[in-house]
Amino acid sequence: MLQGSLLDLAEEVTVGPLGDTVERVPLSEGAWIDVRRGWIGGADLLFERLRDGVAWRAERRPMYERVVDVPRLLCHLGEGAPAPDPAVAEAHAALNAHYGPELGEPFATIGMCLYRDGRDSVAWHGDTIGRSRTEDTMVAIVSVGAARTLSLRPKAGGRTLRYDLGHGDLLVMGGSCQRTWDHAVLKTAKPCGPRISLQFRPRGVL
Ligand SMILES: O=C(O)CCC(=O)C(=O)O
Ligand SMILES: [Fe+2]
Repeated sequence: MLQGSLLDLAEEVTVGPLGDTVERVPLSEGAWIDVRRGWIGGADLLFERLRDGVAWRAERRPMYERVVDVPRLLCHLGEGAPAPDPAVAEAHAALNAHYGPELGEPFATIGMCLYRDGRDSVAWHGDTIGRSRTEDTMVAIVSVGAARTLSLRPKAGGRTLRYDLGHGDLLVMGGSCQRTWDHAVLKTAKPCGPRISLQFRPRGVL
């Protein structure tokens, strides 16, 4: 709490412009990412509202012969579910206004992850359950709270890209990125604070 308020004295959450503030980075094989640093103003305040207001769930999943804890807390909002915060509704609308023409459809669902500390993580994967297994699409990730590293690497092998994302940053994975690249938030031994990511996806992309 104290650390959050020292880092960011904002008393309200604001959604900045997109337009030409977004930097596109072409990747191999028709994949690309867009990066917009500090898109959400007062992001530490939004972090606190989401941390305290969202119905976070701990999940367990079968893994080989065992059932293991998923190393992060989750909440998934299906199409039409109310946004967890007015600022999230505003960000959702702004993403649809900016990306709608290029994407050809709206972002429909919001997945949320809470990484409590450096032991929480998501392993290497592409979001390939659903249409994204065969079609180009976009997944937009908004990060609030402390920065964690999102790593990206081509499935075919090659150099890993790393983006430290937190404090209101936006990163959008587009084109073939889910099919041809993998991404991960790897565990870290470095002390780090909690981070929440919001993933906006079109219908049928998981
Ligand atoms: O937290 C992130 O930035 C990535 C989350 C992710 O890759 C996923 O939920 O599919
Ligand atoms: Fe993912």
